[in-house]
Amino acid sequence: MIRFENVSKTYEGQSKAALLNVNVEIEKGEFVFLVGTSGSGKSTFLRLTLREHRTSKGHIMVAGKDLNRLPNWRIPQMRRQIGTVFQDFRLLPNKTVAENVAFALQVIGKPRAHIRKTVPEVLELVGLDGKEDRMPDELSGGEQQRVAIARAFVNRPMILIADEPTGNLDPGTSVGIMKLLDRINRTGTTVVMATHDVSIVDQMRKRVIELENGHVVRDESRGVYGYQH
Ligand SMILES: Nc1ncnc2c1ncn2[C@@H]1O[C@H](COP(=O)(O)OP(=O)(O)OP(=O)(O)O)[C@@H](O)[C@H]1O
Repeated sequence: MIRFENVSKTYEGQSKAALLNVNVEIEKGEFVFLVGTSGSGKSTFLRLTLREHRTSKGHIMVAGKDLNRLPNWRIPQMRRQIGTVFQDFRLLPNKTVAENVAFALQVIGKPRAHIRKTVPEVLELVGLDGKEDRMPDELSGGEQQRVAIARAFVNRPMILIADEPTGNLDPGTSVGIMKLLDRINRTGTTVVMATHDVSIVDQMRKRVIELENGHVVRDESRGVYGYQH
């Protein structure tokens, strides 16, 4: 589903590579944690997968497409297959919960009848039924993240990318968010999540890829956050 072939990325004006000779293959339906200290290259890995940046060297294949060869006009279509969730939720503050989720479908031209049917279904899936008419600032952080996940998932993307989705949440709330991401993964969506959350990674026992100075230094199928001693 996602393949990095000898990928290096050096940002403009930088002498040090943010990623160096990265080779990673992520299969359809996998759940992968991306870990590593601050600056190790996790966000760069995710941004390259979304083609927010181009590689300096090497190739990235997403769903069989070589991102280097993708013309700019096809990028929006490619990104529709990838849902994104961030630490800071990024909801539209002047829209209700239901409108935030519906908006993701409106912008890609889905018919009104489809939107009316799908939005309540996905809000129920994320545990927000009954809260569809609230504004984002009337929700807890965990609830706001559920809205963001509903919005990312409402189009049933093949891949869900999550950059520190529990970074602003307390441990109990984080567990709930992880259960939700796990449930989404079980529907067949490939999930790639960058995180510093030790206890979440240790509890979930999923594949762990560790980056250090832009290199992959560990790739374990049922890993923990740190090295096992
Ligand atoms: N837009 C940019 N321009 C120049 N350098 C950048 C840019 N984005 C990231 N970098 C550099 O690339 C390296 C990797 O950064 P990246 O954001 O990928 O790390 P990270 O592992 O996601 O860190 P964090 O855990 O703090 O989010 C760092 O040295 C960073 O300073």
